[in-house]
Amino acid sequence: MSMSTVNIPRLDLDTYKNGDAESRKQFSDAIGKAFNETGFVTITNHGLSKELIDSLYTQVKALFALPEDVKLKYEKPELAGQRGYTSKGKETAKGFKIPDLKEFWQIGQTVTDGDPVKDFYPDNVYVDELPEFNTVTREIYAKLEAAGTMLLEAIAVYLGLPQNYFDDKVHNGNSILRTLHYFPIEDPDALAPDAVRAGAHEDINLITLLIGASADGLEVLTRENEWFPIKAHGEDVVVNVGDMLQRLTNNKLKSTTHRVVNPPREQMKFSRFSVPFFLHPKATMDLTSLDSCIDEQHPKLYTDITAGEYLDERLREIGLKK
Ligand SMILES: O=C(O)CCC(=O)C(=O)O
Ligand SMILES: [Fe+2]
Repeated sequence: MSMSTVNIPRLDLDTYKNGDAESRKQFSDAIGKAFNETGFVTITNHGLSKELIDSLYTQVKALFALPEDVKLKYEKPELAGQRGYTSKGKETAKGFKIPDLKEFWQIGQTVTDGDPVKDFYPDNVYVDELPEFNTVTREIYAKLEAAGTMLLEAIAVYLGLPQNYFDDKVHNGNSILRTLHYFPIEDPDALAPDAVRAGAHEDINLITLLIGASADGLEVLTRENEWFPIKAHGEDVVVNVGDMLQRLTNNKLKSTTHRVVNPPREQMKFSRFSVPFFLHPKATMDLTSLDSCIDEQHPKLYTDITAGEYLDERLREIGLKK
């Protein structure tokens, strides 16, 4: 076996939030270096208490335990799965033929009436049967949005940009909170040989903050082309770079390929839950690569595109948008 090591630092967000200039600088350097090398960090003191995360999971489990016909009333193909329920077999990782072994529910941005972006965001879908699901996911959304915005400030500093570079671009952005259920496999023999919980993919957005990576299964592809398991401590949140940030930085920050593998056969009958928050900017953000990330050694790799155009292209590729 080769020595494929992946350095995934554990960073304390409180040292950035409440630290002095020196600690903030160290935090920026550490997250920037990790995003340049492997695209992943784990974060403690992210602002979500254990009680909040526990009540999130209680609600997520209750949601997916609802009868199939109840869940299906909340499926909105016309919204490309961007709000409400997406049933089994709908999302296929780019380049794969067999859909992922999962079902999910997505919650989007809420802005006040009269806000200029209000018309661009479909209303959220509320679960009539579980009022608390709606309130807890809304709270989680707001807290992860705040943590993510702070992380982007630290990244802006690493990139030599003004600390507030991303602030107006992500304010009222098109972020998505996805609650995921990798359902039990009752008959592993009936499974297509290449059917997996989540096929190898890169995330579309700027950064992803993931709750629930304390359960086995998440793996990242190393530079040596080997799969390496990621396991977060307890309530830590895993944060990774998505394709929009990779594009903006002309590959200086890496949107690393990852996947969720199936458990060993004897554990196939158990569910796995996770909750990623895909932090998106507003559709108008220009993803043209930064001049500071282009030079002779790093020629410009991408065409210029806005976040909105890019998202549409990607949703078509994964089968959610027709
Ligand atoms: O469930 C996980 O641990 C990861 C999910 C994921 O990568 C995704 O939904 O993009
Ligand atoms: Fe992902």
